Amino acid sequence: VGGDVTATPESDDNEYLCPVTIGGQTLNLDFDSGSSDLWVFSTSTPSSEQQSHTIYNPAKSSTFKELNGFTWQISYGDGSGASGTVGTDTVTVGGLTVKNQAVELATAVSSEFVTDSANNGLLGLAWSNLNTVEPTQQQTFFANAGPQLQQNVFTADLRHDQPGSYDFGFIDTSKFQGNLNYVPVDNSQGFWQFTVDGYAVGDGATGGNSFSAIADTGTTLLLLDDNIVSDYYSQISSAQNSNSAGGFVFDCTEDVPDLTLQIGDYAAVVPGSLLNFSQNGDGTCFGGIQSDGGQGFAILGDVFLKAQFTVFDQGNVQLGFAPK
Ligand SMILES: CCNC(=O)c1c(-c2ccccc2)csc1NC(=O)CNCCc1c[nH]c2ccccc12
Repeated sequence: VGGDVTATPESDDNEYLCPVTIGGQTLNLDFDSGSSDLWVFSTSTPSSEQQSHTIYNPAKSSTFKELNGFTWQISYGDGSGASGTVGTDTVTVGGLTVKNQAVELATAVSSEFVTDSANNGLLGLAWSNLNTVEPTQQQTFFANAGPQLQQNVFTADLRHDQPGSYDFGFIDTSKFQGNLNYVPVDNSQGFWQFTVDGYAVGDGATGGNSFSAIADTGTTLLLLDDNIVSDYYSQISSAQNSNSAGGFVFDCTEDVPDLTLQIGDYAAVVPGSLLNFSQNGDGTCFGGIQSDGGQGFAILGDVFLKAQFTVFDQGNVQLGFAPK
């Protein structure tokens, strides 16, 4: 048994939304390998915050069960967050069904989510030890689906300005070139965390120290250590770190170098075209590489994942990468 679902980019590839059916109601959710809560806009969300969102109505689902007294509260590094109550329902993604899946109903959501009308919630795909439900932590959709999957994996094929896909339970070899390169994952912090062994800017030599990184479909950009960020932008003459723009910008006319991350034997190339992320409207462009804010690990978000086919292997606790 498996599932294949289309991942559609919002403007500027800011996020990727996938249709999810919960108790017979279909909402577009952001699949997020950087968190572990499945939460949705619902009839419990204040009407002032529901705005033009598609909301889930548990009263209309014959399979919804309230988890009485259970609550959740999540906050993300960009200052956004949400909180609420919990129930279970039947959740279907691309033909793959999980019964009694914890579904977290938002009773409060931050403004970033209220104004993002295309996003009706998140489906967490990190490890379940990151789930925020109290008093009893809940399993993710992928953890619950694991036992019924042919292969205990899901794959991400995100694309620039065009639909991509997530597959659950199988690896579609037509979606990548060559062989998959696997690296071990340390899931002790709940992330798909692994070691990057070095980096190269443009066609320069690979250098630098090894560093820890997470594969994070829920983060838009490629967030790296400040030293690497400075090294990268030193190669773009007009680059500057702009407070008003919220990060490094450069003239849109510039030739933007590739970034290569050495992951074991695999040289993961992120083409310069993806590193010129968006236009600021004043002739400057916003970089796809930005600071990780001293997190202690790099966050390889959608900018990185668009350039690779990625296998999230829950069974063997490893990640696989291949060029597309
Ligand atoms: C910027 C979003 N990413 C993070 O905050 C983040 C951090 C993190 C922590 C502190 C400072 C900077 C980043 C570590 S792991 C990690 N990854 C996640 O938290 C993944 N989930 C992001 C969900 C999310 C946050 N704001 C949104 C706006 C639209 C769609 C999705 C989102």
